[in-house]
Amino acid sequence: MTKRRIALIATGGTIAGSAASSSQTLGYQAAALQVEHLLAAVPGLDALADLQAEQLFAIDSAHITAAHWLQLSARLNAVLADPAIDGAVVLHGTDTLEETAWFLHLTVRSDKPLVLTGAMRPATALSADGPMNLYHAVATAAHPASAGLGALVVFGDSLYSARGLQKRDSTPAAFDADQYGRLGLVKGSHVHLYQRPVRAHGDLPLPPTLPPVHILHAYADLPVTQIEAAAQGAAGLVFAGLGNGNLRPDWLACLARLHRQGIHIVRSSRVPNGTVIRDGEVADSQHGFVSGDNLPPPQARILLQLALAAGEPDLQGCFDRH
Ligand SMILES: NC(=O)C[C@H](N)C(=O)O
Repeated sequence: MTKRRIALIATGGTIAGSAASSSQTLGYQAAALQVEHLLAAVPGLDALADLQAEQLFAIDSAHITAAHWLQLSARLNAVLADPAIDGAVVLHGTDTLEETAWFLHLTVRSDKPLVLTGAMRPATALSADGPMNLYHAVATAAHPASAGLGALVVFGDSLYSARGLQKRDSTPAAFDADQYGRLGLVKGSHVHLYQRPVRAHGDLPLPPTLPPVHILHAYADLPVTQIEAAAQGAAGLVFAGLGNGNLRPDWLACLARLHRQGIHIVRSSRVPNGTVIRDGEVADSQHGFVSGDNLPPPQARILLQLALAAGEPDLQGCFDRH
């Protein structure tokens, strides 16, 4: 088989981090190294694929904004439309990787493989995890089985869908999708896929900007004034309720009032595993709420932003589909 051509887009993060000493895994400078430097640390990459590398951003992923998502997605749509390119890899900081991956999952219109990865140890550290994660990401992007799955995340030998992914640990085993699990494993150049995502992806339009949507996390004794403050100036609010997205009666009354004022309410949960069932604990249809299903609140926020920007008439249908 001819070698595949993979576009590699670097955005910064710890994978491009640099520290004064090789034992330093904290207090390093993220996004310090350019993509050529990262590629030079991975012998054998050129045997996996022909790479077309570019440095799009050089930032710690704490600084990622909607403008970066829009630019990155537009770039990937253009690159993957090129018949000479067979797939793409994005190098990204881990702190907001699950949000960028989900944004790309929803907005990149291509069946070619798209894989994100990063690292927990800077490139200068002993046993840096970036080089192997990068090798695995390129192997996955070059593998025909990775096509048509939406955005994938490869991290610590595991292969995940962007949907439902969360950073769960501050060690190199940083990511987990909990009960929804891994799609597969990657070991060296061997990619083993065991499951395929069933929800829609790559079908939401890229708007010029995203509407403001905020998240509020419930806690015992949360005063309604905090809910009102979180909704100030927002087009939508994701409320990460208790348990199954449960709402204290005064929270429910406040959210229903905000909905009547034109603010879209997604009922989500602060519980990491489980699904917020529509019209289960709360009469969502009566109050005009949208159930966030099992999406982590930051991913529910992005879906609401894209759905609102697209003028989606059936928000619940959009959540049920994705
Ligand atoms: N491990 C990492 O990449 C963390 C870093 N602060 C980032 O998200 O850019």
